[in-house]
Amino acid sequence: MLLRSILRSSTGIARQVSHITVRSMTNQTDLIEKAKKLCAYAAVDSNLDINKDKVIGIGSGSTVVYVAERVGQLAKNSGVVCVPTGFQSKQLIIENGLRLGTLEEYPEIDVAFDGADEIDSSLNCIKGGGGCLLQEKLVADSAKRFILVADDRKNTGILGRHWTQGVPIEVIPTAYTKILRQLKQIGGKPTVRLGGKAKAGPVITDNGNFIIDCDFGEVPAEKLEALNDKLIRMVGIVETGYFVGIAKKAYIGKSDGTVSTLDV
Ligand SMILES: O=C[C@H](O)[C@H](O)[C@H](O)COP(=O)(O)O
Repeated sequence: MLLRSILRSSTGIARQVSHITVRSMTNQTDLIEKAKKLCAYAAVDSNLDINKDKVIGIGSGSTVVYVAERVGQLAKNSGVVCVPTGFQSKQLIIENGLRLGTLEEYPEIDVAFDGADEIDSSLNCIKGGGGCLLQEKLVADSAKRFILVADDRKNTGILGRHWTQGVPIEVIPTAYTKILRQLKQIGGKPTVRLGGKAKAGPVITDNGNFIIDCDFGEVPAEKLEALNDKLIRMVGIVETGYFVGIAKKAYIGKSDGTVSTLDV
């Protein structure tokens, strides 16, 4: 009898605890989502001038969803053209009633907005968590102004601190074993990104390539360019997710409802 009532009350406590845990996780998720929306709206409001900016780059990821939403609200019928960085981004442009263009037609972009997986204090960043790095880098490189939007978790000051799964590297499929060996030789811990439950085998990028995630630990800003150059020189690597010296401004959304702006 006593045992049964102890069991009953402990089950009740466990249920209460898991209820509270789920609720606080939901609150946390809501706050992060709000932070993403805030920084995206702030970035667009402060950097998009629809009287001057005629070609806009729209990046990929969950934060950019709000960038596309805001650009749609401000520029839907203004005649601006949006250049996407991949499949998701193309869908966002269409869904928000914006005009789609390609990089072939518009090789010079006035302003581009994109998310990041991690940002350092010089505004270098890691991108490609969602597998879009090559097209994202093409758009970023073609933009006169490249603006980052991210929630506070990504702003760590040094690359490799928060984003510990490694820098995404896009490789030609036939070169992947050669590249895995070369990455190990320079001290990296590389793994081919697999599709998990969604696909038995490697993730294939929008360009038909594989992605290798390579952990180099924390990489200080002053060592980044040399490491990136070394990677780019490996035949078979198409691009890396290190975006070195491209962004000049970042909007960081915080869970307290504020946005901070970083410049270099
Ligand atoms: O490949 C994905 C892109 O680089 C994203 O911009 C990056 O992963 C950040 O995405 P999110 O805004 O979802 O954190």
